[in-house]
Amino acid sequence: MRDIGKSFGAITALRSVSLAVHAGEAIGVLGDNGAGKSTLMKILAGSLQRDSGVFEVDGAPVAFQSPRDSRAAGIEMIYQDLALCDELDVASNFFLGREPRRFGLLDIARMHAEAAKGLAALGSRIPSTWTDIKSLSGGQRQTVAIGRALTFNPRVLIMDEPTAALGVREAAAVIETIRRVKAKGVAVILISHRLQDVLDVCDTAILISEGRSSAPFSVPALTAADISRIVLSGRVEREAAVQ
Ligand SMILES: Nc1ncnc2c1ncn2[C@@H]1O[C@H](COP(=O)(O)OP(=O)(O)OP(=O)(O)O)[C@@H](O)[C@H]1O
Repeated sequence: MRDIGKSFGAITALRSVSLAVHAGEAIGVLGDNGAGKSTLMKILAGSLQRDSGVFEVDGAPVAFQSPRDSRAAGIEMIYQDLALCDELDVASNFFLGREPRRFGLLDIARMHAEAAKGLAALGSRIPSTWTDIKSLSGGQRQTVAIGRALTFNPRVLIMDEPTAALGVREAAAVIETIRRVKAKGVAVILISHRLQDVLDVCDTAILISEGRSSAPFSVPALTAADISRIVLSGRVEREAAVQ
């Protein structure tokens, strides 16, 4: 995404934001409340249209008119509310509206087998795919949302504040899950207020401030103090913008 701009009437949410993400890497998107992070991600996920800027997948320009277009290009977004059905079990949530069928009937056995396989690949400790979502912890729900997103075989997975509502231990488990997603070759975009998340799992990060993005910075090359200084300063240097 290059020089993306977006206004809502008189409010300019994004002036010029650039972001590049590569297979198997995670990029952190940092910024204050109202900085424009969600707007940027909704544009990427096809639920909002940009006003200006260039958007490319594998070097080819694309324009997403809807979330369906974005999904077809291999981009999945997990929203903060996770969009899971509390009253349904884990396996049903994996396939909401796309349940496998056999002879016209729901293939329950296959649903559970595939959900169990998906969870195991994420190192999940959810004991059974028959468990209702409502009895899972926040971290376990997040794992189900990630597992469900992976059933679409995305190339890019956007996660909006995945650890916001979690305690330290659960947040660490979700970060471990994100590592596994990266190891599958999926590119991860992580919106997070928690600097620790970015330090733990991101390869690069950008700061969005007043509708502009910073140049991407390498996370392993910086200390936590360096990064918090960048975030606190809210200063966005444009000189070394994303290639
Ligand atoms: N649909 C909308 N209509 C009008 N203004 C909007 C709309 N969506 C976002 N905005 C405005 O655009 C700006 C950026 O909002 P956005 O939600 O993208 O920020 P954010 O960085 O995700 O914030 P937070 O961390 O609080 O979620 C804000 O000023 C917000 O009020």
